Amino acid sequence: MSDPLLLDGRIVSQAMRDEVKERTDELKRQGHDTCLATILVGDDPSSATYVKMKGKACEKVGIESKAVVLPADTTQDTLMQTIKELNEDPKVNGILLQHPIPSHLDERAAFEAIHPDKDVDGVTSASFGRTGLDFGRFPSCTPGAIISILDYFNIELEGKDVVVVGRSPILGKPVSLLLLNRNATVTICHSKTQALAEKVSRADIVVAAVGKPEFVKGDWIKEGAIIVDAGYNPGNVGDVEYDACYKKASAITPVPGGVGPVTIATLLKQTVESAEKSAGLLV
Ligand SMILES: Nc1nc(=O)c2c([nH]1)NC[C@@H]1CN(c3ccc(C(=O)N[C@@H](CCC(=O)O)C(=O)O)cc3)C=[N+]21
Repeated sequence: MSDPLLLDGRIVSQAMRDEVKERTDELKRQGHDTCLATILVGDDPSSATYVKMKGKACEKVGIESKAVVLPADTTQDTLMQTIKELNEDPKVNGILLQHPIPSHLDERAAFEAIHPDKDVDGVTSASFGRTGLDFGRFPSCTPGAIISILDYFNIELEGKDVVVVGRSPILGKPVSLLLLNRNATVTICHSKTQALAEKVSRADIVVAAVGKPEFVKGDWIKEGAIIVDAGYNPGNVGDVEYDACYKKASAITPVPGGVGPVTIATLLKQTVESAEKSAGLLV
């Protein structure tokens, strides 16, 4: 087979960032700043890196970032109070609580405390419900990014057999809903799925979202399938066995340079959208 089309996330991300910059500039002309608050709990080095990357990305497109760092032994009360203050701060347009947080804390309760209008990261049950109903904002960022990549490269979803491997609350489950909303036929596979390889081998499009390095094998893939790798394992290794999958695919996202950069661009886009809404430019 000929080489697959590389679904280059850096190109998609740049196009999205350029648009965000124009929108923050327009808001500024009208006297409105745009601000994203990030909350990092504890000292996990890769979470700290991601939060730093998000802060830098904000700066480049004219979004102010307000970084809140809480120690690893933070109490649930302190975390909830922090979120409450950011909900009430009129300068803050979006709130991102970096996942995962230390295990003594209740992450779901913390996510739920984020006001849905400021949930630019799409982690609340309100956002999840809206994603499912295809109504209002905001989908979680990585699922939104996956759809943006497929759209950018004009990949048709209607009627396609899509297999999503993984069912996490902010990735596998919501991306399945977004794909369903686009009239794909979606199969969601997970750790208890039987005959996984056989199911994946029927897919026109495979979305790998398991969080296990090189979990999806090349010999599971149908010749000519499209592969989206949403994995971000240590060492920049994705969730698919890249070289073997590359040989089978008609299109594939690389890691790095695929879904990751578009995830950040989606966060920026959703933040400016929230700012436009509070400035009265959107309903
Ligand atoms: N509440 C929450 N929302 C998230 O969206 C969220 C999160 N928690 N926790 C962690 C994951 C991870 N994540 C990534 C974002 C960008 C890259 C990215 O841009 N990666 C670069 C490589 C970066 C490098 O060089 O290390 C790339 O793929 O090209 C990766 C991973 C967002 N996450």
